[in-house]
Amino acid sequence: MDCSALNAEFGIPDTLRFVEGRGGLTMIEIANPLATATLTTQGGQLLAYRPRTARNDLLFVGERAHRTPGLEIKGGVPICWPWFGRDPADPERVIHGFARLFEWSPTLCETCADGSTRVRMRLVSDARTRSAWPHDFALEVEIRVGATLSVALTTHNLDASVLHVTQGLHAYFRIGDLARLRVEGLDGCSYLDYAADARERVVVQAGDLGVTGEVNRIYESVPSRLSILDPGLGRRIWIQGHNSRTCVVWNPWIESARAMEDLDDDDYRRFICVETVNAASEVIAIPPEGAFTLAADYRIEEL
Ligand SMILES: O=P(O)(O)OC[C@H]1O[C@@H](O)[C@H](O)[C@@H](O)[C@@H]1O
Repeated sequence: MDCSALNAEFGIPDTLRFVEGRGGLTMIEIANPLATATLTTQGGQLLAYRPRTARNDLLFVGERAHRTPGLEIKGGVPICWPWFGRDPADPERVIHGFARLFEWSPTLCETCADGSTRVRMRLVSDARTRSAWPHDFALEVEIRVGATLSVALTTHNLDASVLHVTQGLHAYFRIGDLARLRVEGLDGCSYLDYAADARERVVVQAGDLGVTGEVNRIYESVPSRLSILDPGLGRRIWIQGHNSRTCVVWNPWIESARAMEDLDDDDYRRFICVETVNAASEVIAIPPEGAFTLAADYRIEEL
């Protein structure tokens, strides 16, 4: 994308600018009195967010993550859409849908009354998306960067038939100490276990979740508010989901991390994904002319 044209239309002096990043990706850099953040127009993806009061960034992006237009970027908050995980209609297709692989168009960048910065980007169906998924839609993400962070993903159905989607805000949270980490709020929720040796068993969570091996789970009927206690970075991350009853918790652990070309062998110690999703049995049906918004608010509490 042409950054000077984007800056002329959407730039905000001293606060928001478009720059060409590594590999030619178009980046949006935000620095306001409340926080800093980095987004890319590929996939409408947030890559970094740090409130001025926080010691560390909220998010993890691996050094080996792809920075090539058209390849998924492992880190930040990838948008998984219109299917989450494997496409039920064709398991051979790309995992987590195509939305994160395409260029999105900025439609709004503005400063809000409280000093936060709001960015909207859109992906609208065209010949390329129709060859991947034969439906008409407009997908919009709104990211608000302030003392807290909000990400809202809205699907507008422009098709003549009902759209069925699964989707997710696949947040990669930066962490300091995997051994002492706890995911809080899932006690009593049942989950489908997709870890390599688990064979999709259904299990009920007892107490908080600690990570002592590969974790790859879809939790069902989750409360809207979850948290991650990370004594390593001395903080708790609060996640407030909206319109989501399922949550994916993922850490690849040693072997799976080694097998991923876009992760360092040690990266599994540096992040945990706690994903606000509509997945498994939570398939969203959107009628013609209808819309559906999946959203999450994130807050860092320094301890
Ligand atoms: O596509 P990415 O960003 O590499 O993430 C892959 C992982 O995403 C998680 O959501 C899945 O539960 C894992 O099974 C999968 O391996």
